[in-house]
Amino acid sequence: MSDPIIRIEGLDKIYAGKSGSGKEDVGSFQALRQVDLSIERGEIFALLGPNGAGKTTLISVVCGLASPTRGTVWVDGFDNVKQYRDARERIGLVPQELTNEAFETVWNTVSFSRGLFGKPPNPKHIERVLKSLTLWDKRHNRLMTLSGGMKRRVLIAKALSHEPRILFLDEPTAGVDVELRREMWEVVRELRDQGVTIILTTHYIEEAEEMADRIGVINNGEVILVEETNALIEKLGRKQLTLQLFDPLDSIPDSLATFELALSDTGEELIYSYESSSKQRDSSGISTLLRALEAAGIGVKDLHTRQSSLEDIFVDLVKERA
Ligand SMILES: Nc1ncnc2c1ncn2[C@@H]1O[C@H](COP(=O)(O)OP(=O)(O)OP(=O)(O)O)[C@@H](O)[C@H]1O
Repeated sequence: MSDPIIRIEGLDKIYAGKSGSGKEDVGSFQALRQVDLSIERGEIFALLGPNGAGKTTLISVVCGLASPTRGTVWVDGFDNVKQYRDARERIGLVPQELTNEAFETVWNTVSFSRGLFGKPPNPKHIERVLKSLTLWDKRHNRLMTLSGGMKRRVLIAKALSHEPRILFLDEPTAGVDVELRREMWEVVRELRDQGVTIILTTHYIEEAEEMADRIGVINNGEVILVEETNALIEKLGRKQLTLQLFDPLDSIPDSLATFELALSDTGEELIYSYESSSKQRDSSGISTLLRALEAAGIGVKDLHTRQSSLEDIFVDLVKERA
């Protein structure tokens, strides 16, 4: 963790308050606030945040599509404003929207993208990219004849056409079905295995949890947390023990007041929340609780535990900051 491929320091982005016509002042809007972030070589980094959090803005600034108001971004050592071309050439961007040229063939559209970066043609590279994305058999097809999944893969192929070291995927699986989502995850993992650093944005927590080595949470333009995925789940995760009772309770007896308990609406279930971090994996809390229940004459029919997911963690974090 010492040689980041992307370094972002003190980044602010304020959109000027002009209406579409540019005449009317509609008030400026700060979309990024003092963002400091480093992306390590070869990792998959997920930027997780609700709608409007600033994910696309952050990507746009790093990719040089939007200018920073303050702060600096280095891409593989190059300042992305002062050394724009060197920085940009290292980046591939898969945008959120499917904007493909319907009548163009797969081969032409991907080759053309490479040309946009001023790179000389390299049919071998294009062949490699298309094969790795299982698009080779479709290379002579017009884009309009492809399935949704294939069209998404064409976007990735275009982004990889100029041999970037870093790939940004903006909401790669927004609105796609579960099967396609899994297929996209597989493609992304393979790219990482080939040495490409991946930064993806998502508001699907499952996606971040499944894919990312590290997760950054962004809310209201602020990066509020950056953590290794496993550590995040471990550190902030809580477990819940649900106890199904023989006889429903009206309220939680005073003798159980020391435990963090909640009663279900029907009174048939007691829900006990406790820390699940490794330091506190001592489950004595549970046996003490069970003894206390017995002493209070409360019979337990069944029980099960549940690890709180990143979803709960995320909701809590965003709530805390609201
Ligand atoms: N060109 C613009 N001019 C003014 N405000 C903008 C502009 N682009 C984005 N914003 C505002 O900046 C904030 C962040 O938008 P952004 O698109 O970065 O969010 P996001 O996290 O990518 O959201 P989503 O998950 O919905 O794509 C939003 O409040 C948005 O309205």
